[in-house]
Amino acid sequence: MSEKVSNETSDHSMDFAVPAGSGALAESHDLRSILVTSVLNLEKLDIDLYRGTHHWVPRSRRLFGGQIIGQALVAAADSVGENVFAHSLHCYFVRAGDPKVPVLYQVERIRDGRSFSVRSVKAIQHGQPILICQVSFHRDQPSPLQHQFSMPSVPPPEDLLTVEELIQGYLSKPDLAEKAKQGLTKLLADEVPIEIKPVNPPDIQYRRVREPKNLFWVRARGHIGEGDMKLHRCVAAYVSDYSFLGTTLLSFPGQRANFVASLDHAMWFHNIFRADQWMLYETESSWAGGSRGLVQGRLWRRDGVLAASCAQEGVIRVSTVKTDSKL
Ligand SMILES: CCCCCC/C=C\CCCCCCCC(=O)SCCNC(=O)CCNC(=O)[C@H](O)C(C)(C)COP(=O)(O)OP(=O)(O)OC[C@H]1O[C@@H](n2cnc3c(N)ncnc32)[C@H](O)[C@@H]1OP(=O)(O)O
Repeated sequence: MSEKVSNETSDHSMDFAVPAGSGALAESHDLRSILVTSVLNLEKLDIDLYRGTHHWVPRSRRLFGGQIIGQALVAAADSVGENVFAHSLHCYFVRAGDPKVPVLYQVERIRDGRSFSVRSVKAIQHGQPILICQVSFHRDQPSPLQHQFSMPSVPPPEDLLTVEELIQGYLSKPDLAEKAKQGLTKLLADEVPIEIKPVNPPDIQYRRVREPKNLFWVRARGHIGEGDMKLHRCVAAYVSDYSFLGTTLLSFPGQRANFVASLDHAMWFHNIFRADQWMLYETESSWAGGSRGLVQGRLWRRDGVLAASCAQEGVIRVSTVKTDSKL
């Protein structure tokens, strides 16, 4: 891959930054992103058969959807040529992933054409599918037909606080309720291999109703580099499922979700990008109802190029809580 992504003001001192509370990540001082050294580094068992292990598991104790999609994409991408890139994927999460056992990825080569190749991937645990995923790959083809929306104008990531810094700020508030303190402390201890800088940090104390729209800078922790540009799409697949469905809940600060799970996930990749450099994730929920919510997202390179679009529907079951609660 000869095309290079414009270099951002590279602050890879951030690679050394100790993520607050994240034990293993902090201790390793590893410059390379754990996403590429571990999570997306699948073991090849046979032709078109792979095994993936887990890194961070959400508090729900079901496997993180982004991890399963990212791994499925790694498996699918291994069966196409070097200069053939995924342009879209469509997945259904059909069963909860079990964090106690690895996941097998079985790739089926559906079709290889001159321009497009299609793969179907089944992620399997205990002999049953947990995810079914179709991925389409496209050989790069120039076109005079081009357009895209404009990236929203937001402060640069250097001017914003990380989620960890925001949480430290919330925790220093003397009137924070004990339950909130416990929840935030747990969140701080999570070893999520993603760095996030929200543009409009949530007001956790007064929980104002917001439009179901969110903007945050996001990137993989650690360095990935330009050796394998296909890998950045797999990392983006991982990243895109984190803090996505939550957009639906922004308009309902009085509701606490007691069951949230992504049902499906779709992505379209438009341009080359590096997922270890800051990207703006613009998310919005166009609809919620019937215990489900729909979200759409756009991942922008910081130079304003639209890198990818995403969509997801999830199941959201809520129980009403008082709006003046301090979490
Ligand atoms: C700005 C930056 C801020 C950063 C801060 C962010 C902080 C945290 C971010 C965390 C991010 C986490 C990301 C989470 C997203 C995910 O990864 S979700 C994981 C991926 N998706 C899945 O695992 C879903 C897999 N699919 C399924 O599990 C099933 O398909 C399904 C459960 C969706 C299907 O459900 P169903 O057909 O109903 O199956 P059942 O087996 O029958 O039921 C399952 C349980 O649901 C209960 N249930 C069913 N129907 C109802 C109902 N109508 N009402 C209430 N409850 C119902 C059912 O009883 C089962 O419950 P139990 O398991 O028995 O308890």
